[in-house]
Amino acid sequence: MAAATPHSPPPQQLSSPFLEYIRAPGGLDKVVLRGRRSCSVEIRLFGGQVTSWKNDHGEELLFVSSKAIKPPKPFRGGIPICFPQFGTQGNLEQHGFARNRLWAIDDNPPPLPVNPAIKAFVDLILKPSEDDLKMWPHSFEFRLRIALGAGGDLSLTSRIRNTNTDGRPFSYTFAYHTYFSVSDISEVRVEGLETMDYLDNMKGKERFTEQGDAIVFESEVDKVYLAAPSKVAIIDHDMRRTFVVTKEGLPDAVVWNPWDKKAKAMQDFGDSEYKHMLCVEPAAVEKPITLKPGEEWKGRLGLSAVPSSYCSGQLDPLKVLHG
Ligand SMILES: O=P(O)(O)OC[C@H]1O[C@@H](O)[C@H](O)[C@@H](O)[C@@H]1O
Repeated sequence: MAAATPHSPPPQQLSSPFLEYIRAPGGLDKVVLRGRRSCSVEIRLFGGQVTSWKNDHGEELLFVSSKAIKPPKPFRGGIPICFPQFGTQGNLEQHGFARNRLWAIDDNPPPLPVNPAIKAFVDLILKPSEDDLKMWPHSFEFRLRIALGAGGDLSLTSRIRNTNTDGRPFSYTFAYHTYFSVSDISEVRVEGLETMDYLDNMKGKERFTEQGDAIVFESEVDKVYLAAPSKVAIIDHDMRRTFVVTKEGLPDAVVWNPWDKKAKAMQDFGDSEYKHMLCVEPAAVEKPITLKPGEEWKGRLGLSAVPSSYCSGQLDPLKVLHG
């Protein structure tokens, strides 16, 4: 596929103190959202992909591989959008084509009921090309709003509408493939998925039930937790930081760390980078989403990073998870 072409000049909505449009060659145009102090989010038009989320100290909260490569290959890190297919569940390329396409700024999105206090946001849109329609013969409009909240929280809201004129419904699977930056994977715990059923991608997608306490990491993990709770906590002990992941419209949650062997086999991933990342991906995998013509689905990802020196009991993940 030809490398993405430079984007057309940004529409009016981009001239705001909270938002900067940065042009770059090779389809690497990006939008930067700026919040309080050093909070920021960077979004690449290629892939509609968040590639950076910084807190008010300017610390990077998402993992991006030092070996991430340029379009038209997917960018290893940030929050790739997996659509219309998660993984290899279908006849499209792994994780579908949305992450490998040039998205556009949507300068006239349908109204979205959001917190009016949020000023730093951008609306993107993806529609299928002629080539896409040959691979996946369905017309759709995929609108994505990325917003940086006043407290530095990050939210992604996807709205996917079936615009088929031939009366045909379509079904898809989906994930926000979120790469969290962690200090040391062996010091990380995930709360909220204990006792849940999961499909183990390392055991032929066989179904198992998770043990009764927090998930810890000592080897490669590639699991799709089914009907997972709407809130999951990722506790980074060394960093004294807890990521709180909330999801709406997305029943499942994928947890992935490639560990050493697979890390070495990935060209766009450093051999030891598995120690400093964890993917927790709100998703719809087990049960594909089906839309009739005219129907729209909404799926939301909410991310916040809270200080948590857990040992001092300052933040009890269960309180975070269950309010
Ligand atoms: O290398 P990709 O296509 O970005 O996929 C990375 C991983 O993505 C995860 O979501 C899948 O569960 C893994 O099976 C896969 O290896």
